Amino acid sequence: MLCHQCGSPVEDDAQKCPNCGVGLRRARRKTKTSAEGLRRMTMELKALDVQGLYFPPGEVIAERFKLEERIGEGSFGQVYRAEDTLIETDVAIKLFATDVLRTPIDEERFLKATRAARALTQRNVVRLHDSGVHKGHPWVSMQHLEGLSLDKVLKMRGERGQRFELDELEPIVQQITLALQHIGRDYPHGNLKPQNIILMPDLLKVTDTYVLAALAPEVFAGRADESPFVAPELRSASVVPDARVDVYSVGALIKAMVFGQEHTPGSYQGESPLEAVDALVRRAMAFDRSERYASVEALSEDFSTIVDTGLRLANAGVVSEAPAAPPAPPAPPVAPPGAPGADPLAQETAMDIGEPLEDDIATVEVKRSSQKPELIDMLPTNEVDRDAHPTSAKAPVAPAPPVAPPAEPEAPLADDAPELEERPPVVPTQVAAAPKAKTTPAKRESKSPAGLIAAVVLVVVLIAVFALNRGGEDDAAEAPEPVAQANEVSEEPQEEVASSPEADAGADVDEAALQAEREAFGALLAQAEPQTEKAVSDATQAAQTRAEELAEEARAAEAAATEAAPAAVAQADSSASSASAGNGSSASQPAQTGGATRPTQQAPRPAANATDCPPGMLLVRANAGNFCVDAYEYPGRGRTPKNRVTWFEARRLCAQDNKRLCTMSEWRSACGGAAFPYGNSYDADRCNTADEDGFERSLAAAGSFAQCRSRSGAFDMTGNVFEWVEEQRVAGGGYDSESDVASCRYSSPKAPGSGEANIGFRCCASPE
Ligand SMILES: Nc1ncnc2c1ncn2[C@@H]1O[C@H](COP(=O)(O)OP(=O)(O)OP(=O)(O)O)[C@@H](O)[C@H]1O
Repeated sequence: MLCHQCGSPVEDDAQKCPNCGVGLRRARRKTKTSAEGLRRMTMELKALDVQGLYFPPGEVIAERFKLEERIGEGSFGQVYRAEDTLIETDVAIKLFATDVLRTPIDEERFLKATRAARALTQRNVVRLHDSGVHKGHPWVSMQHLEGLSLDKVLKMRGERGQRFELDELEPIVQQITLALQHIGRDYPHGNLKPQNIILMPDLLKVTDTYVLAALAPEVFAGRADESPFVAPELRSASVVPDARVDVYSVGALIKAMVFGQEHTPGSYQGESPLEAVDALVRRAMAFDRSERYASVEALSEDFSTIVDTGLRLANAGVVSEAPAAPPAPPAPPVAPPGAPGADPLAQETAMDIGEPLEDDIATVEVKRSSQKPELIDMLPTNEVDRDAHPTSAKAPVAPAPPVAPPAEPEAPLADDAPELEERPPVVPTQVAAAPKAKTTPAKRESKSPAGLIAAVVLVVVLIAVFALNRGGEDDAAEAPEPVAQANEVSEEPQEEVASSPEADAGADVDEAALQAEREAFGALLAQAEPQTEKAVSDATQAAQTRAEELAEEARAAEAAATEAAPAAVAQADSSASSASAGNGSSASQPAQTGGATRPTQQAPRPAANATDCPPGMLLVRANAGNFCVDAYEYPGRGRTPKNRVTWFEARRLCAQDNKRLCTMSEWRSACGGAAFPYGNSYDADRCNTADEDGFERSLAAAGSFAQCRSRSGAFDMTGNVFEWVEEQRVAGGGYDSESDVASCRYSSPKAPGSGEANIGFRCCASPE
């Protein structure tokens, strides 16, 4: 043998190298010992692992699924990774304990429920493939997810003393809601807990959707562990479960993510939004289910309102035992699952969703200056997700053609109108700095003492302004008759929509920070679990794509800035003076500083409180200033929206009517504070979007989908045509979009010269 130190030949039994003197025997013995120890430990671990297995690796189920290693184990059974030998792909197999099937009736129930669950195809629900019984063990096969369970993420964060931020929680709650909505058509989930929520960089999936339905109530009740996430009534076989079991679980999940597992709901004292979340959790987790939210949608909507506005809701979390609070009205009766009237939307009352306290409205200004959604990009609305699922989002993302000559307007209005001299293009407020810009400084500012004092002053001033403006008006939560004249609508009370100058001007700067968040989340996953490598690389890929988009956008903005510079400089004074006069419309106008452009976010303007809108426009009150928005897509009610319109042409046509394109922030405000104009629950039939089966509809006359109306009164904010906004983005989705795009939260950068069949616009204006 050779000396490991100097390579000299040595005798096998030599204790030292004759050349360099290194101790050979000791070194050899040590290596041997550690290798043996490792081998022994591995054997022991394997034996241990195999010990508790229902079946050893290699067992074939249904002549098709070859079991590999166990992924995990819960109160009902074990989950294995397996190979589907038929199609040579990985699947997950959940094998239940034998005693969950006591009689043939139990078996029939299991097979029937799992067969029904195979029809669940919503993207936030783990897809079930097959089911059966193998040697007494009921089983299901399902897609194998390369993700990380929420349980693991919670543990990982818990070890570091970290909690979820509200912003990153929102997409999680929303996607859980979407999943529950889908499965809840037949039965509630009932077993929703962190182990059954699998996170991937751009998507979340819920597992075990069928278990409650598949097992006899006594079996479920007997095995429903003491999990703090399972509603207490499910431990009794005599209680018929309804949607409120999931309300409880979602409340418990929010509690765990925001406050930690040990937190007692209702005991938090601190920042207003967290206090509101605590109250919401308390209501959701009320022992008596009649005191809970009636539906997960209602809870989710309340939660989004808190996150979006930073408000303490008037009645979130009001439960009857709270001595100081007025008694909570009984939750509306919940129809049994599957029964007519079980539609969760139907249960969404104003009381359920809670209404913002008027005197909290002004806090929006401060709250919204902080960075907006982070894991929001796990939502179906996000761009990463679109990249990952190109077929599901029919966004107008065709490569930008060269600037085409404007198409002939279809509307006589536009045809007849005299050509106006084109204004120098307003440079998008955000994009020049987007790739580097981070809004975190704004976040820090909002937490500084000076910021807080300023916020308090602002709150007081804005409360006063708001109270004056609102007078004795009623809340507009109930949608008025859709046929109401638009200019009459402008007299109606309008929803106060969260907004801030920072958010207005920096809406898309946020995109850059979102980007970083995506990557951060990807990195988080990578640290936690090697098996998520693929998922992380997908996320990184998507992030790179998005970064390229942003860079492209920045280049376009720079070019526009160069072009616009001379004229813009000439206009600088008037822009500045109109900004200081509190003109709400100037929120998006860039301030000129020696030829460089930047948003005016440094100088918050007093809220404009003018209220007179031109005919056909609706008044929207926002903290950044009131503004008017067209009630219908251009050219107006009952007309086919002008489509195939470029951004340049859309601006010109608005200018012809003494209007302007809406800013991104205004557009979002007009769309309302929820995910969709009508709330947080998607309804494929409410707006002119792709239908329930994903098939595209066609362009429809503006306003013909009478229920597609936002709280501000605007029709077709989602669906029909994507709408141009000032920032050279398109928003809201078209007749071919699904829930991920036909949303108030969706927007996409778009080359200003491109006009497509599903792109149109509406105008905004400043009230007099
Ligand atoms: N389709 C899947 N792909 C990947 N991992 C999965 C899949 N289904 C479940 N798992 C993981 O397997 C583990 C065990 O799941 P299981 O459903 O048995 O646990 P549980 O939900 O804690 O218990 P139970 O549902 O029996 O009460 C969990 O960590 C879960 O995240």
